[in-house]
Amino acid sequence: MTDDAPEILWRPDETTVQQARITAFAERAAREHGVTVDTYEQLWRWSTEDLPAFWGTIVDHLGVRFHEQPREVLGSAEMPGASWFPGATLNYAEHALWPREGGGDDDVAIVAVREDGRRVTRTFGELRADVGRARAGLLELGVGFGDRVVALAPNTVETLVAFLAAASLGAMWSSCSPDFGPRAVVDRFAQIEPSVLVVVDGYLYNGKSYDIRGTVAELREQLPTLRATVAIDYVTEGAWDGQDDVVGWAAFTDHDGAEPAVDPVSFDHPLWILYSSGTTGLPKGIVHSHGGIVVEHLKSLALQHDLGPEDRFTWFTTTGWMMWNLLISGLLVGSTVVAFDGSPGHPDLDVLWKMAADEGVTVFGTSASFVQSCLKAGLVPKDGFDLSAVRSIGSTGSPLSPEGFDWIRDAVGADIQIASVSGGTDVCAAFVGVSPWVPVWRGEISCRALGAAVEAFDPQGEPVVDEVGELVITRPMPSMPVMLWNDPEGSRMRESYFEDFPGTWRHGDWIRITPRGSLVIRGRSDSTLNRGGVRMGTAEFYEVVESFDEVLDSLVIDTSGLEGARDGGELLCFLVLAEGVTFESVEGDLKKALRSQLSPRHVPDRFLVVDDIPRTLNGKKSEVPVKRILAGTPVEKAVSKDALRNPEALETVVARARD
Ligand SMILES: CC(=O)CC(=O)O
Repeated sequence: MTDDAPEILWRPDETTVQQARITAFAERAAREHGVTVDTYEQLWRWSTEDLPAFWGTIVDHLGVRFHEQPREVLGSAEMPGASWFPGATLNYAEHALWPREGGGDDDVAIVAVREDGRRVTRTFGELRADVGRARAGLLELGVGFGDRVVALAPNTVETLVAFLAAASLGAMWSSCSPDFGPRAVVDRFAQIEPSVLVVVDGYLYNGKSYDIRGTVAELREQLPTLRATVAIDYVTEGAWDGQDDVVGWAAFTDHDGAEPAVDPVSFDHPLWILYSSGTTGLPKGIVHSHGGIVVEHLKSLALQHDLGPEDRFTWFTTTGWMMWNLLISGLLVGSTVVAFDGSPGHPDLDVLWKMAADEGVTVFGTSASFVQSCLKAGLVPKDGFDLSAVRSIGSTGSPLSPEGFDWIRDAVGADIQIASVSGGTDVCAAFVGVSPWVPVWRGEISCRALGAAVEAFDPQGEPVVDEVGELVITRPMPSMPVMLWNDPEGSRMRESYFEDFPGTWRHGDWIRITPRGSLVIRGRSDSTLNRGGVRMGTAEFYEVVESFDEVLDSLVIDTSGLEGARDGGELLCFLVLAEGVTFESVEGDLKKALRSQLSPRHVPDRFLVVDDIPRTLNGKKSEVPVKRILAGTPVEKAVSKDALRNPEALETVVARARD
C-alpha cells in the first residue's frame, strides 16, 4: 500500500512548541540521559526503548509524590506481570487534591453542569474539605483498605467527592451511570462484593426526569455484601426523606473539620475497577492501580494534551465510561474539570458548544459519533458561540471520519488541534493520540503516545508499516491492569490479551501506522470483514457508507465463517436512512462507492433498512454481539441487554438478518 500524505489541518507554531510542557520534559530527558530527542519520533522511540529512564523521568518531572521511594522503576518487564516502582507508596487522591502545578485553594477544581442548566462548582479548597468529610463518613460506615465502594451516580460533584474519599483510604471504586439498567449494574457490582453503594434518586436525560429508586431497591437486594447505601437527592429535593435504611448525603458528610487526609498505598494497589463493554457475556472487571493511573494520566494530560492549571477541560462522558476516569484526572495537572451530565442533544446539539463557550473550555473532548451528528445536522458552532478559548477538540469512541476532521476545522475553528485518540478501558488510556509537537493530518491520529510501544502486527507477529495489522503493545505500560477480578491464576488476563502473541498485548483493533508515524484505526479486529481473504476493518466500510447525507447510521456484519450462515456467509449492511429517503434512491450510488472505494467484494450481499442501530450505553456499535447471536450464541450470553442503549434495535437487526 502506498502512502500519499493527506492534507495537514493543524500544525503547531513555534510558540506552541516552545511553551509546551513536553518541550521542557524532552530537554530534561536529553540533559539527564544524554539522548537526542529533538523530534517526536526520537522522543517516542526513547520512551519505549528505555522504559526505566522514561518513566523515572516522568515521575520526577511531573511531580509524583512518593511516601516510600521505589527501589527501582521496573522490577520486571515481563507481560503479563510487569512490576512497576516496587517498594513505592503514594495515593491518587493526594495528586488530585493537591496538584503539583497550581491548584491554589481558590482555583476552581470542578464545574458540574446539568442539562437543565443547574451548575455547581467547587474550588480545590472546597473539594478537599468535602473529601475530608466524605472520608470520615466512609470510615464511620466501616469502610477500610481494599473494600469496594460503588456508585450508581452521574458525572457530578458528589460522585467525584465519594470517589476521592474512597481512594484516599485505599478503598476501591467502581461506578455505573444511572441510566444503566438493573441487570447491567448487578452484573458489574455483584461480582466485586461492595461494602457501600452511593446512589442518586434519579437523573435527567433529554428533557425527561427518570426516577431510579426502584432500580436502587432491586440492586440493594442483589448486593448482599452492602453495609450501607448513601443516597443523594439529585433530581428531587427530599427524595429519600423518610427512608431510614439509607444514609442521606448530608448525614454522610456531617463531619465538619474532618481532615482531608490520604493513606499512602503501594504503587500497584487497586484504585478502581472498570469493565469491558458488557456486550460479550459477563463484564470483565479490570483493575487499575493508584500508581499506574497517576503516572499514565499525568503523562497523557500534561505531555500529550499539554493540560495545566490554565486549562478548563471537558470530555463528554458518563461515569460508566473510562473517559470519566480520564476527565477527572484533569485535577492531577491542576486543570478545572468541566463535567456535563445529560443528553448532548438536549434541547439541541448546541448544548455542549454553548457550555464550552460559557465556561471558557480550552480542551473539549467528545465522541466521534457526536461530531458525526453535528456534521449531519449542518451545525456551525463557531457562528453561534464564542469558542475562542478552545484550542483542542478531542474525539474518541470510534474512528473520526475524514469528513469529521473537515467539519471541526470548518465549523468549529481552523486553528484548533483535532485530538483524535484511541486506546481503551483495558488500560484506561489512549495508546495513540496527539502531541503539541506533531501536526494533524486529515483523517489520521497524529502519533503514538509516549511510553506506548504500539505496533501493527501481521498474522505472523511481524511489525508492518503502512499496512493494516493487529494493534499490539510490545512493552509494558504502567496502567495495564494489575489484575482482572476473580482471576487469581491470571488465566482470563492471558486469554484476553496475550494469547495470540505471547508476551505481547493484543488489543483487538486493526491499525495502520503510516510512514509519518500517524495512525488510522480500522475498527475492531474481532469484527473484521474478511471477504475472500481481503481483511478490512469495519471503520473503513462506515467511512464510505456514512459519508452519504442520506445515511444517518449503519452497521456492517460479516457472517462468513459463522456456523449456519446463509450461503456460507454474507456481508450484511443495516442502514438508518434520513427522513423521506428511500433505499432505492441511494442503492446505486452506495454500491458504486463501496465498489470503487473499498472493493467489489465489499459490496454487501444484502442491505437492510432499520430504524436504529444497536449501540452500547457508551455509544459503540454492537457489532460483535450481533455476530455472536447470528453464530448461534444465546442472546442472554452474547449480550447484557441492559448494557445496550436500545436493546429493541438488537432484536430488530437480528430478526432482519434471519428473514
Ligand atoms: C480512549 C479510548 O479508547 C476511549 C474508547 O474508545 O473507549
